[in-house]
Amino acid sequence: NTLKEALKDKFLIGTAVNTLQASGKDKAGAEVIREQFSAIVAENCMKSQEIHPEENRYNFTQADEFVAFGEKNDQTITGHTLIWHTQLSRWFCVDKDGKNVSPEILKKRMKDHITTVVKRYKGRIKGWDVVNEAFEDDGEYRKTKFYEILGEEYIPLAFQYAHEADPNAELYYNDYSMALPGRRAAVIKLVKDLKKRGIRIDAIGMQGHVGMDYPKISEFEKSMLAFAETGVKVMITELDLTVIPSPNPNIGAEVSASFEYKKEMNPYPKELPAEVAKAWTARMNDFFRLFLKHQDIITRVTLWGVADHNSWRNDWPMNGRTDYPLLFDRNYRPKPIVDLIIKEAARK
Ligand SMILES: OC[C@H]1CNC[C@@H](O)[C@@H]1O[C@@H]1O[C@H](CO)[C@@H](O[C@@H]2O[C@H](CO)[C@@H](O[C@@H]3O[C@H](CO)[C@@H](O)[C@H](O)[C@H]3O)[C@H](O)[C@H]2O)[C@H](O)[C@H]1O
Repeated sequence: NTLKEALKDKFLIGTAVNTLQASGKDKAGAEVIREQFSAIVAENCMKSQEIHPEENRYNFTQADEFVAFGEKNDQTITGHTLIWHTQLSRWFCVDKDGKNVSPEILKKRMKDHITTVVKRYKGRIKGWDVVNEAFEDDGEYRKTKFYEILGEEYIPLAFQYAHEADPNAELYYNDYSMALPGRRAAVIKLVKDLKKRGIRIDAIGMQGHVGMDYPKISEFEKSMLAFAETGVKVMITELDLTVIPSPNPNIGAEVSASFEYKKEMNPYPKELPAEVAKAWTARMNDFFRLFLKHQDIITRVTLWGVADHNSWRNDWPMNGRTDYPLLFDRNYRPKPIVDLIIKEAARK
């Protein structure tokens, strides 16, 4: 009667873990993670800004604690993430005057970072999100510092460095809004190019930060099948389902600061109306039905957090909102969706 048990013959069921849970300070959270999930990923402590704050200084304290937590619970551990343009320490791509470093220096820094981090957890981490969010919605390369300095080559280099550091580790490309045709096509081309060059890639991670009306399940399914056709595994890596409106980024500062607008953007500060909760449960169940339908290609489904109060969605893009995007409530009690998923799994 747990997610882990019910899904053990289907796919890994995972969650993002924060430092309070991994350290055991959040006992209730740590207990639900141990009991319900067969896989974990660090929400923040393995990102370059957190783990490599200065060129000659690494901070492995929280990452070591996180990996030990997963091993104690006999869970499959994923490393997130080696090369990403966000939560990236400033020193990584620019010199003291703020100028882009040379391609040679960046290659050396990427190699040092990836080799040091991957080697430290060699044989303990099943797979790594080697590169995260490298494409725009339309499929164009995101103009990150990595791309500015090394062009498209920074991605194959990152995968090569990771493979050299731990030849047995699985290597993943991870991105969001993967149901969009432009990004879908770009990722398929990337996988084919890497494979043609004999560079190891094992899976594509579809983050799955979805809403009540986006994306269409049929478009999400199309991407899952298209990615599987390239011969790699497909994983859902950061699943959450928001029920609160997405603020319009083009709204003026005056309006966005207004009480009315804030109220509109935070419609359920206390609790979720029953009919909204029912619609949310049905939508999340539709996604899990899709994953169970394709359990032959889906090897892992990871939620981006355990309980609603853990979610980044409460503070993005506006701070202090109340969202309900995950499977457990703010008291770490399972929501009705948990029982539904367990029943669906028994049927499949
Ligand atoms: O944005 C959601 C997903 C999208 N895909 C990639 C995935 O990695 C990303 O996860 C989110 O990535 C976000 C950053 O982009 C994370 O948010 C950061 O989370 C960090 C750790 O808690 C925060 O850093 C802390 O900030 C505190 C005060 O601001 C400081 O006191 C702390 O020292 C600092 O660690 C950052 O401000 C905050 O921006 C979210 O927790 C995390 O859930």
